[in-house]
Amino acid sequence: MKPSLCLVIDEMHPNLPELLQPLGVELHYRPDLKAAEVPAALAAHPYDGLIVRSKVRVTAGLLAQAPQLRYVCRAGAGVDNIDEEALAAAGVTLLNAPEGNRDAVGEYAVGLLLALFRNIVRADREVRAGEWKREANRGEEVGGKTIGLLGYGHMGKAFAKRLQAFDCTVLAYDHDPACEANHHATLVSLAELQARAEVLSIHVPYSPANHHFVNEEFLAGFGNALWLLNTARGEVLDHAALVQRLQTGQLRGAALDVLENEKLATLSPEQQARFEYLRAAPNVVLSPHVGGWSFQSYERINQVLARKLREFLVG
Ligand SMILES: NC(=O)c1ccc[n+]([C@@H]2O[C@H](COP(=O)([O-])OP(=O)(O)OC[C@H]3O[C@@H](n4cnc5c(N)ncnc54)[C@H](O)[C@@H]3O)[C@@H](O)[C@H]2O)c1
Ligand SMILES: O=C(O)[C@H](O)COP(=O)(O)O
Repeated sequence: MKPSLCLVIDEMHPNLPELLQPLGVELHYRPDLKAAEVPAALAAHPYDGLIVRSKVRVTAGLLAQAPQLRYVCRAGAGVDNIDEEALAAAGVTLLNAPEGNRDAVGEYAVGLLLALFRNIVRADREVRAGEWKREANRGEEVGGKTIGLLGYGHMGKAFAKRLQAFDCTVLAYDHDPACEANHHATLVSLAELQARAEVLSIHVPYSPANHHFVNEEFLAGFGNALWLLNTARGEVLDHAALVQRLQTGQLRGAALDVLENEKLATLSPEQQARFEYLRAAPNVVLSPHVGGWSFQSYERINQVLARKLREFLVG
């Protein structure tokens, strides 16, 4: 195996060296780097590998700093911060690790669904405030509901698998005709998903083509007033349509692990107004992009990357 010199710019589980050292990979572990410092750091040594989470966008400009680069590892699932065309043009291989955090996301989506249906977060806040409101917290059961998954890849499948424990119908729409079906969900057309779903759970990646894919027109195509879950990326969902539909009751509630702008200190006035609505809404559950973050996934992501890197370096 050819030795490899690899720059790591984001924080990783400490199992990384013991997993990659047997592959002949020497790591320069620099999670301390600020985004603006990454290009110079990449140019400073003859790196043939780069391991990132989401600190930087990997663009043609960044790749130009390391003409000898052979691979980029995305320690996670989403590759929306990586210009895949630029990598292909530069002959650089991209490896990601959705197998490492799909179980975390699948479980978390169940948690969000239950929190939303049974008012768990709101009820907790009320009891802590000394309020004992039983009737206002009467909830919905998952049993009997039709859950619609938008995107049936690693994350959609992980959620569908866990929904088998509930007596519900799981439908999935995926635009890839080669999408592998399994018995955890029925693959349907978008029109059928829109006609039947009572809950819409977003599992498509962000890309320019998916920018605001779930918008007013898309949501208006549904036959039922929906509950909405988003554990994918905030930018897939048009938050203006989200807020407007929550305000009018056309959406029954929403659980959002991801937001249109997750840097809360940098919200535009419009984003701030929408955020103020969401944070005050009793039928909204919010979390800080932690669906894929568990102690287990933190370790497993590196194990998945090590397996894929072994195949790449040996093959
Ligand atoms: N909240 C978190 O912590 C967390 C963790 C992991 C992943 N994610 C997000 O989940 C996304 C999905 O991850 P994945 O591993 O399941 O990806 P994946 O590539 O395995 O699956 C995505 C599926 O969506 C389909 N798709 C894409 N655009 C579509 C569209 N417009 N209409 C219908 N189908 C479409 C694709 O064909 C694919 O099958 C990631 O890109 C990431 O943004 C979030
Ligand atoms: O895509 C993912 O794996 C998750 O959204 C986590 O992303 P992060 O590593 O950028 O936190």
